[in-house]
Amino acid sequence: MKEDEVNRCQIQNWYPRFKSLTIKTKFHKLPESFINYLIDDSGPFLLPHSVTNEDAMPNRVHNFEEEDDFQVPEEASDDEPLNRPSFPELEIEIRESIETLGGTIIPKLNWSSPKDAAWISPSQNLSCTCFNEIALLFRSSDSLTHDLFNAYDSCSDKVSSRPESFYLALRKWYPSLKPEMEFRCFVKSNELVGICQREVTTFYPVLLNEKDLLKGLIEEFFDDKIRFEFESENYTFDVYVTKERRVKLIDFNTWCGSTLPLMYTWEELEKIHGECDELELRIVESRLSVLPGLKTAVPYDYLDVSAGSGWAQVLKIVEEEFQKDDQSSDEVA
Ligand SMILES: Nc1ncnc2c1ncn2[C@@H]1O[C@H](COP(=O)(O)OP(=O)(O)OP(=O)(O)O)[C@@H](O)[C@H]1O
Repeated sequence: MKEDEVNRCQIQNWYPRFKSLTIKTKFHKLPESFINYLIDDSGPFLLPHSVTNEDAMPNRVHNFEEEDDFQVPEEASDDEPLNRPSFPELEIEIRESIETLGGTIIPKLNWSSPKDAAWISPSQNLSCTCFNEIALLFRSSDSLTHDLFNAYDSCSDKVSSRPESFYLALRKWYPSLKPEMEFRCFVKSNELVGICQREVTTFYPVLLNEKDLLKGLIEEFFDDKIRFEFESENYTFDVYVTKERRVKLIDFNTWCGSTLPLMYTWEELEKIHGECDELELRIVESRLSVLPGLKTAVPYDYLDVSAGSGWAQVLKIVEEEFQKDDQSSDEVA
C-alpha cells in the first residue's frame, strides 16, 4: 500500500467530492496543542476547562466538599488547584458547528471514530452535544491511536509518521441507524469483489430475504457513484441502506492495512476476480455463525452462559472435577 492510498481515505480529503452521497459533516483543523493534549500521558486525565460551561459528565461530583459526608483527605488537598487545559477558540467554533448540524454529532479524526470508547459516555454511544464530550471520547479511545501514530505503518513508501494536519470531523448524528443495514464493500482493481454485513456479531433474519435486493442496490451505487470517482484502485467503503432503499456512503478505508475484512479474509478477497466471479453479499446466515465483535473482540460464546452453551458445558466439567476432588479428599480424611 502507498501513502497516497492511505491519504485518500481521510474524511477531509474524500468528503468534498462525495458530499451529496454521505452524511453532512463539518471540519475543524485541530491545533497541535489539542493533539498534544490527546497524546499526553504524563499526568492525571483532566477534561478541558469549558469556556461555554458545557460538561461531558453532568452527573459526576464537581466539588467533593459539597457532599454531606465528604472528608478532605489530607494528601488530596495538596493537589489543588489542578491546572485544566482549555481550548476556547476551538470549543466555540465546535459549538457553532454542532448547532448547524442539529445539536448532536458523531466525532471522527482523519480516519477513525472513537468507537471503542462509547462505554465511557453517559449516552453509551458516540453521540456528542459539546466539545468536552468529544474530548472525553477522544482521550479514552484506543482506535484513535491508529490515526495519531500508526496510519502509515503498512505503507511500502512510508516516510510520514503522522499526517501533516489533524482534522476533527463532526458528522450529523442519526439516532435510528439500523446496524443490519450497514455493509462493507471491497474493491480490487476497480471492481467490486465482495460485500458483507458490517455488524457481524448478530444474526439478522431480515437480511436472508433482502440479500439479493441489497446486493443489487449496492452494486448499482458503486457503478454509478464510486467506481470512477474514487482515485484508488484497491480500497473498501462502508454504506448504509435507508428504508427508502437509498444507499448512503459512510466511509472509505484502505484495502488491507488496518481495515478489517470482517466476514472475509484478505487472502480470499485477493483471489476473487471481479469480472469473472459472481459478486457475493455475505451475511450471518444463522445464530450459530455470528463472529466476535469489533469493539471488544470478545466472542459471543464467551458471553453466552445460557443452558447448553459452551460455558455451561465447561462449568459442568469443572463442577464434576470439584465433586471428584471432594470425594477423594473425603476418602483421604
Ligand atoms: N452519523 C451517524 N449517526 C449515527 N451513527 C453513526 C453515524 N456515523 C457512523 N455511525 C455509527 O458509528 C460506526 C462507526 O462509524 P465510522 O465508520 O465512521 O467509524 P470508523 O472508525 O471509520 O469505523 P471503521 O474503522 O470500522 O470503518 C458506524 O458503523 C455506525 O454504526
